[in-house]
Amino acid sequence: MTETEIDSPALAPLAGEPEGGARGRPTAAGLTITGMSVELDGAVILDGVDAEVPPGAVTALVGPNGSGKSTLLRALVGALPAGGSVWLGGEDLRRMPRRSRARRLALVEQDAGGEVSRSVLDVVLLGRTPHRPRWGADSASDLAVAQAALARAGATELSGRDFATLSGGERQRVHLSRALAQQPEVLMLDEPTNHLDVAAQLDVLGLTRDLRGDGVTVLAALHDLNHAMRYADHVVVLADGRAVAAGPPAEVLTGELVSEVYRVRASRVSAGGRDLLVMDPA
Ligand SMILES: Nc1ncnc2c1ncn2[C@@H]1O[C@H](COP(=O)(O)OP(=O)(O)OP(=O)(O)O)[C@@H](O)[C@H]1O
Repeated sequence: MTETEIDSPALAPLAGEPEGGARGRPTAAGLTITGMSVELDGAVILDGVDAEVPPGAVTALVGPNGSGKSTLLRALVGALPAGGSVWLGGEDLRRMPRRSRARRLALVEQDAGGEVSRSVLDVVLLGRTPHRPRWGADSASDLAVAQAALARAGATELSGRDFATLSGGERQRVHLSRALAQQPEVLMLDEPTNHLDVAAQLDVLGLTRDLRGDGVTVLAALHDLNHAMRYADHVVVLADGRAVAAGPPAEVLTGELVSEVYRVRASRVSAGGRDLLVMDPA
């Protein structure tokens, strides 16, 4: 994963952030997306997406391959030109200067590259870029935030390593650390469990839920619908570049909807005290 961008006037400090960095209990901000459209090389990729991303909650963005999940996330951070409007709390995101936007929204992209030889700590410190003066060096506070972010993502032991030598799962944690060091109000994750073993997947998904207590709004593109059922408070279903359903996962991710959207045979079963989706080829 890579990250991109959030000015967090009331963002809680990460665990371990120095006293001076504390900014009090945060008020979370949500996103209201209206009529978002993206055209790439003459092809309509997003076709008027309307979606709410509730504040201080985990929202799962689900949908088949090619439905537009990554495109939506990239458009939200301003990495792609898009039509429509996006409001972050009471502010028009599209009118926000890029640097301000980068202090408020962070994106960890799917399978981001990273062959460049650079220490892990330096990669994580990149997350501080929108917070420091344009030509300023990293301060002691930046360093403390980066180290706290590494700890939170379970990547402290990687801090002295060369990023280029890390495994896919290790890189994933470093990219997550970089996004956390950005101290965003909205953290967007594109397939955050890619490359991670089962325990690490549960760690990262658990972390997304913990972040709610810090006033962070999470929007995560997920392929595993059972992860969405278990970890998300809200789900937005994309199909063919449109949002076709949204709401609490247990209500939205019915066997019927999943069968139709993914073209599989899906049903819900109860196991171990929870509802699970079971899928077979159509
Ligand atoms: N530059 C481009 N020109 C034309 N089509 C593009 C371009 N970039 C992406 N697309 C298409 O846009 C569609 C949506 O892609 P996107 O990566 O947003 O889907 P996704 O839902 O994230 O898919 P996946 O689950 O496979 O990651 C795909 O059909 C893709 O091929």
